[in-house]
Amino acid sequence: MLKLSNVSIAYQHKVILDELDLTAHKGEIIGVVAPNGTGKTTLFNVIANFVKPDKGQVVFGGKHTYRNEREELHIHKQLVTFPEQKDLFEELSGIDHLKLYAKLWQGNSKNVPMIVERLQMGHYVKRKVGTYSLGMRQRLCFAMMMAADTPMMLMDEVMNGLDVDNVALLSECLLDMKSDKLIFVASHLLENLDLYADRVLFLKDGTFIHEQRFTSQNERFLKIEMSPEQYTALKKDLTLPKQHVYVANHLLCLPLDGLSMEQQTEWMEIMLPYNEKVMTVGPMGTAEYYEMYYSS
Ligand SMILES: Nc1ncnc2c1ncn2[C@@H]1O[C@H](COP(=O)(O)OP(=O)(O)OP(=O)(O)O)[C@@H](O)[C@H]1O
Repeated sequence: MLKLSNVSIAYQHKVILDELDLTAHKGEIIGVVAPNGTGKTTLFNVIANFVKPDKGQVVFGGKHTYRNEREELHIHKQLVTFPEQKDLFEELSGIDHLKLYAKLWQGNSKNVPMIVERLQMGHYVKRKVGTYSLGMRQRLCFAMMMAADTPMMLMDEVMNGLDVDNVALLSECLLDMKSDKLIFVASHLLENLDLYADRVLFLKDGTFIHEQRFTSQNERFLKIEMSPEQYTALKKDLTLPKQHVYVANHLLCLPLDGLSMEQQTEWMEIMLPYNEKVMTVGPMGTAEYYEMYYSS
């Protein structure tokens, strides 16, 4: 459905995207993570043609690219980006915004009442946006994307400023919507991504340095909180498996796949004396990979 090939862009000689490739399909929610200022928004801007890459191509459905206005219009009918709060009209109501987005993309607003109910906005949606809190605005922006109901959605910092209940609500909505859509979510709420993303892409130095897929076959690790001193001492005492990772100077992850039950139990017994805080078994999550790639 979407293919980026060899996409590069630089601002004032600072390379932001560097020969980046990506293939993505309908039915996927793809998380994009990286520290502030790395290029997540730039990537979305390139996909939406808000900025032109210096090099490379963005192709939709195997044939559509931004080669002329007609093509751009066709692509933009299939794609909605997360509205920025500053672009909301303070004098209009939430319902006006929803109807606007629904009509622009769908030609009618028959789904708007269902969206208002799903996002529990009924008590405020008829008021002017100027009276909304940050979280209310954010929910409205999300609801506007739902109203557009396009096959592709680019969500930048969609959970910003939301309380725990609203993060959970929007996460559920993402899962409800995903079967017939391709949804990108750039987010700093790393553990939240593990709940709904099919894969998470880690952007660094202009390219994706890691892709974390969430499947039942994900590699399992024995994870032990451990100080750097303990880790150094441990390495002197015994040979750790070659594929182990020590994340951000605090978490040792030992791969368990391929080991017999006896071998797994043996490792747990060896690690018990080191387990000052906590020892768990499971796949590495987005937060752990993030620490691995970005903590200094
Ligand atoms: N129009 C522009 N002109 C010059 N530099 C820009 C422009 N847009 C973005 N940049 C620079 O490109 C880099 C990447 O910015 P971008 O907004 O894509 O990062 P991000 O990963 O989305 O960050 P955040 O998590 O803070 O939203 C930053 O250094 C930013 O200053």
